[in-house]
Amino acid sequence: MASLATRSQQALRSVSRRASQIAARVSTSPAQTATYSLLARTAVASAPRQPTVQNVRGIKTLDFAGTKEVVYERADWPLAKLQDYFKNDTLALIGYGSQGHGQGLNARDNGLNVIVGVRKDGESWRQAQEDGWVPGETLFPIEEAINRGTIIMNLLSDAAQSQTWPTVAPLITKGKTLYFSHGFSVVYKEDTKVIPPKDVDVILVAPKGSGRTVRTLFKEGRGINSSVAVFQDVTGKAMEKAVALGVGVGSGYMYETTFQKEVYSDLYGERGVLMGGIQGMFLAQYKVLRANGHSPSEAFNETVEEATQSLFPLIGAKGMDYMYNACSTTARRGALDWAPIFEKANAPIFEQLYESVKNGTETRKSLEFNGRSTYRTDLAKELKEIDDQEIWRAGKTVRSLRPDYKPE
Ligand SMILES: NC(=O)C1=CN([C@@H]2O[C@H](COP(=O)(O)OP(=O)(O)OC[C@H]3O[C@@H](n4cnc5c(N)ncnc54)[C@H](OP(=O)(O)O)[C@@H]3O)[C@@H](O)[C@H]2O)C=CC1
Ligand SMILES: CC[C@](O)(C(C)=O)C(=O)O
Ligand SMILES: [Mg+2]
Ligand SMILES: [Mg+2]
Repeated sequence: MASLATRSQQALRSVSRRASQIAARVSTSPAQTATYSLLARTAVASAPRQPTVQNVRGIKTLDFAGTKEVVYERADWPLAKLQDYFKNDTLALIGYGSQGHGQGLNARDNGLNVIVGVRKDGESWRQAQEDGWVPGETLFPIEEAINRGTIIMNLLSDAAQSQTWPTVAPLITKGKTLYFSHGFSVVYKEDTKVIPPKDVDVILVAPKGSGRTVRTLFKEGRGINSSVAVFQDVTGKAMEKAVALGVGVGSGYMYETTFQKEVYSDLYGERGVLMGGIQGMFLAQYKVLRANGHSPSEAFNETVEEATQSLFPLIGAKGMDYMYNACSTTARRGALDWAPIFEKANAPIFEQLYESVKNGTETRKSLEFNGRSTYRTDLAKELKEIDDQEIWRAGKTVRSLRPDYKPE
């Protein structure tokens, strides 16, 4: 356990050293060196254009395209300091879905005292045991885990947070800390009825990525970007605690926000470009290719495989213009012409989506659907329908030809 964390620290130090070497080649001022170090450790491969670091220790105010924002970093929380900070705490992680898995295992590997609370004999109980949580020692029914914990990390599904609140709320006693990974429950309180007790700190660490990625990035010695926020600060230490927990669960950099901004942007993004939007775009493009006589493999390769295996990673590494420059002048000309057309066509849909998030429509739909006792099978049925679509069946064969293919 400790060795993994030590390896993480070593990896960070090595990237920092590399960053200093790069900085030495391209600049001479200490501020620039610090800037390069910070960005390199975020694994941004390209040289920054002109970011500015206001403070080089502790909180950093960085210039994001002309707007100054606060960022916290893992480097300020070496493992020994982190473990000392939480030496008297028990992190009671309630719920063991994607985030419970990622955050729980990372915090455990960081040497923190973590227990898991889920309903007994459900799917999560089984999965938690598979990951080495032991009934009666580190795995408990929800209420018992909350009673044993000092920091209550509510990682139940957002619908379940609302459903269980009447039994959970009285257990969140003075001195405990209430932690969420989404602003959902407290922001939409009219619908969820989640109103935290007045005498506890209420904080948020929302990893900006799947719990699976929270885990893999941690194991690679990197860290996920997370949003951090404070809803209620009783002790005066709420933000510090949020940042320390963010590090504990595997964040590399933490961006300050509010509960409301986090939940609005998150619900919007996942329904938009991150999931719903991209799924719709892929399918629409694929169907037109098929309707015009292209084979399934050609339609899939030109729509999904090239996007995920070649072009999107280029955007991720060094930005949109870098991806453009890596493509033919023919492609560049055409894509530059069509981008504004897509933007114009999509803008009203994004406006409609944001409004639906803001007025609580998305929240109410989620509470109703995911609050059903059949939520797992109902979701699985719809996902099976996607899996059965020709585009994704074709994709399986395309992926099976990859040299590193492992049966799915
Ligand atoms: N998934 C992700 O990567 C991200 C999630 N988040 C946020 O993190 C939180 C957790 O999300 P995620 O990890 O995806 O978990 P899920 O939304 O998949 O929720 C799963 C957990 O909720 C439990 N649960 C569901 N219904 C009930 C119920 N009625 N009573 C008791 N337990 C129930 C499940 O237990 P059981 O197996 O017994 O049904 C399981 O442990 C949410 O606030 C989410 O918005 C934030 C960032 C990314
Ligand atoms: C994009 C989906 C997400 O918001 C996430 C992985 O960040 C979620 O709720 O799972
Ligand atoms: Mg989300
Ligand atoms: Mg998200």
